[in-house]
Amino acid sequence: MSPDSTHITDTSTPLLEIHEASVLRGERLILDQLSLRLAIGQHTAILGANGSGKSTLIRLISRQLYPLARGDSTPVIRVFGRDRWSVSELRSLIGIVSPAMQLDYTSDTPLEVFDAVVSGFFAARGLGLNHQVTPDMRERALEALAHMEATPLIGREMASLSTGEARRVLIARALVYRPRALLLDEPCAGLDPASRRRFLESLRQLARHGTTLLLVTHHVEEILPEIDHVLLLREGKLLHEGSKADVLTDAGLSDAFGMRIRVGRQGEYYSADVV
Ligand SMILES: Nc1ncnc2c1ncn2[C@@H]1O[C@H](COP(=O)(O)OP(=O)(O)OP(=O)(O)O)[C@@H](O)[C@H]1O
Repeated sequence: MSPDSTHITDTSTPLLEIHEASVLRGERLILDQLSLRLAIGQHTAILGANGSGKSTLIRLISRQLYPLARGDSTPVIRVFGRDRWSVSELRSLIGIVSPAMQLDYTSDTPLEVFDAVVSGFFAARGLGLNHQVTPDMRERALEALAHMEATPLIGREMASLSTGEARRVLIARALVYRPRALLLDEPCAGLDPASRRRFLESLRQLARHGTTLLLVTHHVEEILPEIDHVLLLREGKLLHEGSKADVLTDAGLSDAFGMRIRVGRQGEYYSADVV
């Protein structure tokens, strides 16, 4: 699926800029002056141990959490150069799929697969009487489902799908906006090794066709060959940032996970073992 270039034409604008973001929950600083700058097309993995701040970073980007105000007027977060955007504008720039969302969409409240995808246009969970699905929306929803190899699931209830099937449908829902980037939180959680590999291959297709991928994970094994930029988080701080070869080292990962880790290679993918 080629990205819709009508809303952003200047590819020199960074996809995401975060400038010294700090987030306080209760008494604790759970993101501590975190700064990063990701370019359009810079497929990136954000890696860190449990509790390192990955979900907090996603909530910050999706505006479910706000950073501490800064003393000066510098914006803390810019998406495609903008520091103000509505939720629907954000969806057309960065599609976000998280485990929390999957839990919501696969709950027992009835929701058919095609409706789950096409209702993405209305930022709603399913279609209501006031939602007018146009032929273009229908076509885009079908195209997104086909892209995620989820067409055969049309007609099924979301609650009846396997973890991997439901995730493919939710990514299709995010794709109806033809976002420039996809931010996927733990995209392979709950998948068996074969499903994981098949799923990663469909993500590779997206990456090759112009969608910038931001993958948040604990697992080095999920870093696609197309991803060459890695951020390592530890205790709410950016510990290392750089190319895969520079960041995915025994020392770097041991530092991030607080245990001795040996990094290996399996074909185009990396692996990591505790030693
Ligand atoms: N509402 C909250 N109040 C207090 N502390 C919180 C709150 N939410 C998160 N935290 C703490 O912030 C830290 C970072 O949490 P976060 O969920 O961002 O980590 P994570 O890297 O996504 O972890 P995981 O890999 O386990 O999902 C953790 O220590 C967590 O306990």
